[in-house]
Amino acid sequence: MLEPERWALFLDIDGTLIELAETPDGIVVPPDLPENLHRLSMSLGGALALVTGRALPYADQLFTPYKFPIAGLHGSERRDPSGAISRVEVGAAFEDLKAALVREARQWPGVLVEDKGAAVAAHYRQALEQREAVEAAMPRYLDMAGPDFTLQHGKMVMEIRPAQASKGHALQAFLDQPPFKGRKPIAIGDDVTDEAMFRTANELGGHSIRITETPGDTEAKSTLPSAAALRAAIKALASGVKPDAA
Ligand SMILES: O=P(O)(O)OC[C@H]1O[C@H](O[C@H]2O[C@H](CO)[C@@H](O)[C@H](O)[C@H]2O)[C@H](O)[C@@H](O)[C@@H]1O
Ligand SMILES: [Mg+2]
Repeated sequence: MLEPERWALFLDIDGTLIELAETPDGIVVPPDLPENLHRLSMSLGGALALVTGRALPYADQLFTPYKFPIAGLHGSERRDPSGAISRVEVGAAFEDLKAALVREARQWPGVLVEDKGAAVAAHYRQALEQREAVEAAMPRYLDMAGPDFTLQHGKMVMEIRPAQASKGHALQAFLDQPPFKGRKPIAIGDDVTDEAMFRTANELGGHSIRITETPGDTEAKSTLPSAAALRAAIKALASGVKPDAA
């Protein structure tokens, strides 16, 4: 990367670093990815963060033995470069809501409910015929959750998550602290939730890249066709070789 001391890198996980799978637990982390990310992070002086919809513990174990600065649950929780963790707390009522959603989902064969702590997702990737049922039910659960929560659309998933955070806010929070401070952001993602960090990166004079084969409705400044293409670029940058895709 040219002038690595000028840039900070913000990377989404699912669909960006790692190919999507049929189920949330079905993803496969390419064995060289953690090491390549670590090396790239070193070349950026540590200014590399993961910004994901996953919960922090789940995301962390994907990249063992390395731990990167990270924002989880679409920005609702964050571990900063010093290791300090901040997160939105949810009360007992949200636990009741999640239990009620799990019970109702028994009527939707093939739908997976993912309990992420302060967020809950209903995945219909394996039961497309249940999409309408999920889309009809989730606004009801949002009403139960109250105004501190919002609905997050994703790839064959709807989830309820804390409203006050976003991936854009997470990116800004990282940029307020060293080693991110004073650098221009590059945000890379693949989904609706990533548009918030694309906007923030663009507003700050940085760059944004959406992983998609069908460029269109995105605020990202450029695109890459696949997670594999991004990993190839990361590998080349990590080994000090200028990649074709950059
Ligand atoms: O922000 P991300 O890191 O991209 O996380 C977004 C969501 O990713 C996961 O769901 C998606 O990926 C699954 C595995 O490939 C796939 O089965 C599912 O259909 C996708 O929606 C994850 O399960 C969610 O919690 C994340 O919010
Ligand atoms: Mg993604």
